[in-house]
Amino acid sequence: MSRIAYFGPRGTFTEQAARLLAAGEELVPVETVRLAMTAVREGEADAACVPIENSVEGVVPATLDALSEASPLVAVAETILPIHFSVLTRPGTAQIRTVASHPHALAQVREWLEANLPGVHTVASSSTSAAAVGVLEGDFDAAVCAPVANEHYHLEVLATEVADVTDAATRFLLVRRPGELPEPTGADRTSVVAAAANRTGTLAELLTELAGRGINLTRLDARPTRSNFGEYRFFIDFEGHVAEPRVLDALTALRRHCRTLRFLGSHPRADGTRNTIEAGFGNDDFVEAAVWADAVRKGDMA
Ligand SMILES: O=C(O)C(=O)C[C@]1(C(=O)O)C=C[C@@H](O)C=C1
Repeated sequence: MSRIAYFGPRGTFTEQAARLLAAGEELVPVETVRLAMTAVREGEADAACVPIENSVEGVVPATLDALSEASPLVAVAETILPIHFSVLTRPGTAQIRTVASHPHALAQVREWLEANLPGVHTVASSSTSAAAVGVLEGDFDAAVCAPVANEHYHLEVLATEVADVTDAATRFLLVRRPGELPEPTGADRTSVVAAAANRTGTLAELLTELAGRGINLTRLDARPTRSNFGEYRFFIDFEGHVAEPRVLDALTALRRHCRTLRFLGSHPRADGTRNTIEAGFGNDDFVEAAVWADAVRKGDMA
């Protein structure tokens, strides 16, 4: 049985995601996203399940930062969960003055809180289930949680299905130490983090290399390098798998433009969206062109 570290404590949305991505494996809650990945880097866990992006609040910065530091990890699978919250209190709470949750969660229930608990004081917690633990221990009056939280904490349910945006969703990754990659499926996502040289046009150059190979982007985020003010790392997700000639060709080109380029994995997309392949940009086109160029090089142009 594999050991899977997940962003905890028990009862997070990430636990729900880990149950799907690593069914039947030993699931181990870890206090922060970064420590979940450290457990994998240090060999204490075989993989980590972490949130990467939410359809309302965008990326999870802690995940991006932890993916770009220390030794490389690669994403081997993903899942997307619909996000509806439960609001939990201690039994017998007469008045709710404080509500705690993960900042991503609070941002997704702002309107609900204004309408249903006006004037309540919101407190950021390290995760949604850490807020539930805080309620249990008397630190806050209510927590905005994943429905699964109450399997563990047995609090009073004030509301369920809470979400300002009804079809909100979060994407989660399963990351491992580099090794064998999942097979390409035709509906894949490849991720890299690029530290480009700080000069005019480098981001445009990176994007042009992808566009010039007909590769569709699925996400682009920037995070500060933390060393030089104004310098950024670019997190780029795009369609396709590194086993495809056109994607490998693009990665090789990206490498030339970057001080460092970290490969973060190729894996099947949870939404099943097939890779976009425009005319002239298929893998066969890349293979045929390479065969032709090789013949030219060898003087064998018959
Ligand atoms: O705190 C949790 O339950 C998490 O799994 C984290 C997280 C996030 O980082 O976005 C996951 C889904 C929700 O959008 C709110 C919080």
